[in-house]
Amino acid sequence: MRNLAGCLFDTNLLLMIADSITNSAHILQKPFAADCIQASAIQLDNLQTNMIQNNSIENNIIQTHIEPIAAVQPDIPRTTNVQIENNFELIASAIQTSGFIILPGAIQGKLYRSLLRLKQIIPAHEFHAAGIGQGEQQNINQQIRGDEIYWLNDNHIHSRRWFIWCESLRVYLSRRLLLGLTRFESQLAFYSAGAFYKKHRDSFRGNNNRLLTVVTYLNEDWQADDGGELVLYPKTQPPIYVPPQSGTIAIFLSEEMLHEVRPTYQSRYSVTCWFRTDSAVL
Ligand SMILES: O=C(O)CCC(=O)C(=O)O
Ligand SMILES: [Fe+2]
Repeated sequence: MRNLAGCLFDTNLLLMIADSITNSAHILQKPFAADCIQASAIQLDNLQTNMIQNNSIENNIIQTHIEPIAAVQPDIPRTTNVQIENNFELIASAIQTSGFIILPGAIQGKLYRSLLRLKQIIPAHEFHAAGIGQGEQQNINQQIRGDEIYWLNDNHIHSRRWFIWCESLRVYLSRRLLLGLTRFESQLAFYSAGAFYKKHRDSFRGNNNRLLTVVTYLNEDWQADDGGELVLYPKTQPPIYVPPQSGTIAIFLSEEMLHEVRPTYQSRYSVTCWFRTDSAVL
């Protein structure tokens, strides 16, 4: 039985956000600044080569992504609240219009380094085989998913940065799209070579409490032949292949979006955050 309570967001973090613009300003430090245009363009190229032919979808993703990059002035020393809100607005409008968005290179700076540290400091024995289903019905089936997971909480400096970012996004999206997002839970997942996660949805049948999935990746120098792509299957569009390259974020509606993780040929780390609409499990 996983400990959801350990993943709950507490009011202290809300206060931290409110109290400290300095703290929140680094959350999305220069996420779309000029120095990441190049990297993003390369990642988008990779994305394109891996995608099934459909120019309109590819253009859609690229357009949605490139616009705000070009709009940011390179000499702005650090991310302002306005910039953070612009990026959150980009996510909100994409979720509203298409139910998903892929943002290569979106997680950078201190936030990204904190997530990398987390991956390094959590000992292997603290990860456990991921289950399928929920609560009592949860069981482990390696034919469906082979990853190992570690539930995150906010009691470490490195996870706290991520939790602040997730909480800021939760508050923004919930208000902007009237989603009633009450809380989130987050896990670090490790896929060893050969592991995969077959097609699934993140919201369990008869229980639509997980509304939005946010996944980011911690895999530097991911190569096209390393496998491990996240594949999204939008209902009305061809599949979208997302290489699990460092800093990429994929956001989609948990109940709607069928998706899978293709077999990986390298160690693969992802951090997932689910925004929920139910109240806390105590
Ligand atoms: O790691 C990923 O790309 C997605 C993982 C996933 O779908 C899940 O944990 O539900
Ligand atoms: Fe999933």
